[in-house]
Amino acid sequence: MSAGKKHARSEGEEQTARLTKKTKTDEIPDGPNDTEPSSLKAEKKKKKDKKDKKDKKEKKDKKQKKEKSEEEPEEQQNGDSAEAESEPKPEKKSKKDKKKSKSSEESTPNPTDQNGVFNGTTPAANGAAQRNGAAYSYQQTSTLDAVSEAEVQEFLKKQEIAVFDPSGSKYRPVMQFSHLPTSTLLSKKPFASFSAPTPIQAASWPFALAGRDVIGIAETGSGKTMAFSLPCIESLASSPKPTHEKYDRTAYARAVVVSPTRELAMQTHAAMSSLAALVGLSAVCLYGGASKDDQRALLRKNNGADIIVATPGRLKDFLSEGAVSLSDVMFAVLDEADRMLDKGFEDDIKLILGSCPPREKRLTLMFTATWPVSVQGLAEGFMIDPVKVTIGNRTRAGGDENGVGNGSVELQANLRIEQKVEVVDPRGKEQRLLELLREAQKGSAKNDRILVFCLYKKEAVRVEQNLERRGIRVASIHGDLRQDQRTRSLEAFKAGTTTVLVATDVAARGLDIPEVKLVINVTFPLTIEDYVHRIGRTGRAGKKGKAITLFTEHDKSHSGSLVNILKGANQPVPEELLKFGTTVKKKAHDSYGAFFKDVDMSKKATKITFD
Ligand SMILES: Nc1ncnc2c1ncn2[C@@H]1O[C@H](COP(=O)(O)OP(=O)(O)OP(=O)(O)O)[C@@H](O)[C@H]1O
Repeated sequence: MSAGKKHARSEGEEQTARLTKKTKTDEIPDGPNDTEPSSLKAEKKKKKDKKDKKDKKEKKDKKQKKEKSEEEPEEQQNGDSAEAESEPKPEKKSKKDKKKSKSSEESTPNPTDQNGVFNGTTPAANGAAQRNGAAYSYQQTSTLDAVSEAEVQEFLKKQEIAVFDPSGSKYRPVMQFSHLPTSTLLSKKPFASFSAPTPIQAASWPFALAGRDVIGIAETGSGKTMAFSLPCIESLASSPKPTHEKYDRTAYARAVVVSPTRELAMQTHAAMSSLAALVGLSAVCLYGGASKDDQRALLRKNNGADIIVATPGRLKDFLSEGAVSLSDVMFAVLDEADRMLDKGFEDDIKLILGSCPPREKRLTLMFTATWPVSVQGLAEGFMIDPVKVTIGNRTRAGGDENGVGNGSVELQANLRIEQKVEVVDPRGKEQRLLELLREAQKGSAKNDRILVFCLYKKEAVRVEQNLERRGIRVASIHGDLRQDQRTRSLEAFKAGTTTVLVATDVAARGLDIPEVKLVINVTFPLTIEDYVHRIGRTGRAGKKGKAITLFTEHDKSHSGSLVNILKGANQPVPEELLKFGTTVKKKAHDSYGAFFKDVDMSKKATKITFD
């Protein structure tokens, strides 16, 4: 509780006490409580009974909610769910971070509490923003200055880039690596092997390098990891490291990246740590389901870590025991931001960002492929005048003819993925899956990698066993497996020793597995956003991909939003799917809130119309 709140409450309590006293003095003579008239006693008892009843009801509701969430499909339980069962998660914060969390973090955005550079009116076009001691001195290079405005506009249009900047600053996109100021990082791999920045990198790098908060929304597989990794590591490398007492064994991270699943945290860590090493920085990955002692040892070995990539539950554990402090953080990233901000993770994120310096003093970046309305307001409360960079034809919604959108975002699937929807009888799904796999792995395609998504953990187990019995090389990844089994399955699939991976939505977001040729949805996910993420495991880094979805009458509540996605990506819409209706329902879940996207049904596909 903040000091302010505590004060307010004690004042309120005092007032109640004063009122009670007044009533007492008005009605009865002074005296001890047991001399109170029976009417007052009865009134008190009534109040107490009412309170007890309320407490009991709250307890019961809490219990029911907990039981219900244990029955929920896998998607809502990923992240650190296994960890939650085995490791207590004290809510307590370390002393060091307690002070920090009293910052403005959880307050609603207030334009008057922002610092000079980011007050919504001052363009930050010359960089030099100061945040937590770090200077962000991005200056547009003369090479980029020399490019004609027409060429820049052509690029923005072609790549369907829209930038919405509330402070009105204008940075040109870095269309080539040579448009960026030279740096050690850029001269090395992987940048040296990429031919050009991807659109999300081109448009967001200048802002993040200049010290602006950024929300980056771009299709799956479009290079968002590097979009936040490069400015993060560049800014860390050019800022002095704060010093701490010699005997202090706390690991003070200067950047924190939070990911919704362990596998994604590990993958992001692998990418960032190799970049970080190029400039003498270190990164540690903290995730549930693995030994805390080992992770603690890693922190000690590196004498802390400049960058921590983590899943929320494990990070909270380390924070509460004081092994990690985020009080030096100058760069905070929420990867798969909409997932991190929905009801399942909201409290964890508040606690984690509340342990960092206040938003005025750090940079906050959020990247995602889907950006539902339900989390947008919440996101901006953690940031200072974020620049919103969106890629895709959805970006011009409500914007002007120059491609400058108004910040609203439509849900869109990766356009390089061929999407097919088959409406089937629910009882025939697994037989159809088998036929599809055999068809897809015929002849020379026998080693093609295929990702099969189920909704429930038990369903994934059953499907895997069925496929195994039919002689298919298959592994699985879901929350009922130990972390080492999950990791082994993923590695076997990446290496190609297993060609079919059956997964729940723990594998839906962010995983970058090269050469996944086909994604098959055996059961439709909980949300249309998850559908977009699932199919996004194919068609990555400019490649083509294919997704087949088995749709049954049980999924009919998703038909409208699926039709919209198919239309938006110029994909065929089967007649049988249209029969389920085209209304998009807005749904709010008891525990997870309104995670549905508001889709404008009056909108037609950009390139194709269906009659
Ligand atoms: N500039 C670039 N040129 C070519 N390839 C790139 C470039 N930047 C990143 N990549 C590659 O693109 C692939 C996909 O990138 P990444 O995993 O960051 O996608 P993403 O946008 O985060 O996807 P998702 O939304 O699924 O999380 C990676 O293999 C990465 O190495």
